[in-house]
Amino acid sequence: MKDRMEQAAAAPKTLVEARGIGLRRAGRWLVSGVDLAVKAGEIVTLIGPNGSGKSTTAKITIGIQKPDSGQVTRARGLRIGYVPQKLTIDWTLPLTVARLMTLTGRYGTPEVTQALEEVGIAHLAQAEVQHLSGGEFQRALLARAMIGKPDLLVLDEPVQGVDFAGEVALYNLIREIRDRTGCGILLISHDLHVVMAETDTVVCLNGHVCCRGTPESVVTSPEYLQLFGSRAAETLAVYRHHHDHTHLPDGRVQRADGVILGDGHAHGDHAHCDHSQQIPAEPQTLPEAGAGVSPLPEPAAKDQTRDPEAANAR
Ligand SMILES: Nc1ncnc2c1ncn2[C@@H]1O[C@H](COP(=O)(O)OP(=O)(O)OP(=O)(O)O)[C@@H](O)[C@H]1O
Repeated sequence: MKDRMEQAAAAPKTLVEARGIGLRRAGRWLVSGVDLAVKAGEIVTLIGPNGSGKSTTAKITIGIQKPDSGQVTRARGLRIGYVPQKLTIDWTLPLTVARLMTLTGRYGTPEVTQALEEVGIAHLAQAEVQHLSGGEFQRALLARAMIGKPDLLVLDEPVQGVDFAGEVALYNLIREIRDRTGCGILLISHDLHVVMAETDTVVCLNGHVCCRGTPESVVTSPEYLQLFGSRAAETLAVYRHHHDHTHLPDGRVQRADGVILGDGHAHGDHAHCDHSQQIPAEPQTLPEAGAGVSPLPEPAAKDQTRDPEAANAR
């Protein structure tokens, strides 16, 4: 009895659990039947093509969007740090990194300095955000998400606008944050094939959960090692699969045997995907821009989306 209680106490706490969640807009299920859970200290990575519902799933999971089906359970008092894919802000106004840190929360200079130190950009506190490189900008956003000491960190494409060396550094930083704080991380990857090696579970979305599993251990491909170096190989891993079904324009799924599955189906409704493939010749390019922080809905109207290309160019 005592052993069982000790085991239960030692087991990582489930921070958030989504069951069968779906969101329907304009007669179409953007996502449906998605199951997802993140425990303390765990890294869960969402992958999938553009428009496959990764951001939508993350937003439902943390409560920014209300699901039309399914339910989400969050741990009591859960603190969430969120870096959305797009930051909507008026970039025509000057904004220092230190000010960015306090836009949506009241934090004193020591807290701001500590958060910036933790992501390695304390020296940039008075720099203008517009002048940051892509990697520095993402670190600033990470610091902003971390300043509230979250239990769950949700990062929507945290390496966008960053070159591959920068990606490795950022993934290392994310791993360090997880190791140091024990927070759970829900990470959305812009890349279909490359995910953090430390990822515990990869969930592949395409409107629904196509497949999930642990990432394969790092690639041995000479091309890959040549491209990224052995350090990158220690950090990144490959996760590939083959779909055995087609997605119809209305969001339903047609299996290989021709059977069409209805709305809100779960993964078990269709056959499996093959995860046994090897090594991408070349990772994919980065998607559109932007980023931001806060579990609140992003501000609207005249704000502009930041262009990471522009940030990189500076
Ligand atoms: N509020 C909305 N109303 C209608 N359609 C929406 C809404 N939000 C998202 N969509 C659509 O839902 C689909 C999923 O969008 P989502 O941003 O979740 O995908 P994603 O996998 O994160 O894409 P990307 O990799 O391009 O960022 C897209 O086709 C998008 O156009």
